[in-house]
Amino acid sequence: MLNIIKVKGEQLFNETGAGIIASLLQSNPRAVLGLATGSTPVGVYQKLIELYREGVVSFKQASSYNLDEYIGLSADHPQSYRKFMNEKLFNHIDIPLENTHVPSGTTAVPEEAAAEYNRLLGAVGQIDLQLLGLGHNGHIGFNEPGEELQGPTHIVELDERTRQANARFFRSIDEVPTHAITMGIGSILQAKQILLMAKGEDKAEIVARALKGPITTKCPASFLQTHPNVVVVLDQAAGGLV
Ligand SMILES: N[C@@H]1[C@@H](O)[C@H](O)[C@@H](COP(=O)(O)O)O[C@@H]1O
Repeated sequence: MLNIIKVKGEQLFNETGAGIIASLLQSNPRAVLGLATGSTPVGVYQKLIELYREGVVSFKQASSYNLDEYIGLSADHPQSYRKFMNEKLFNHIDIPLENTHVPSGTTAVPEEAAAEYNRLLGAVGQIDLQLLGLGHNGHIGFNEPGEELQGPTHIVELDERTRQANARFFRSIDEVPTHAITMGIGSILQAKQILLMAKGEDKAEIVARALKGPITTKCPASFLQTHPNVVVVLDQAAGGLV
């Protein structure tokens, strides 16, 4: 079931996302969080840091599992998702770093890193809340559109459009990795609750396809329609067509 919340302005967008995560932690301090990268959650993480500093929320007993990582980027590479998470959130809150998990992008055999992450996720049982952004082509995590989708964590070849979209964070497109490791659609849909967030007019069309269009592997996010508990937070521009 999709519960769509449209909000006005960046501040309310971030507050709404952070508020959902904070209230989960207040009722369940040991919550298992599924976290995402990309530009969409950055303001949400800033708000969570503020709430932590104000004493409203603590992450001391929480744990986290990130969706994805680039293949070939080490944890300390400026564009690695591990570095992103440390800088945008983990270094500023009280979550023990050993409770935070990001798939490894530098395991010699990437498929082994995927198998290891699946073992980890299997041991957790269920993620309490999975935060998601949305790619312009309908990807979630790095599950790219195609003829078929994979359930568990796996290695993907990145769509050219995805590489172009993410090139803004690198010196040139040649530096953008060609492959990534990502939680699969199956792992994502296993979460108790999903929080999908999108902002900006450039996301309006894909938001409509994901939420109201046919459920198809051509738009991986459309599978969210099959989940019993999805909260969608949109700003007015991204929500313009739904
Ligand atoms: N792998 C990430 C996704 O997890 C993210 O949701 C998406 C959208 O990014 P943004 O929030 O910057 O639009 O693209 C990236 O490639």
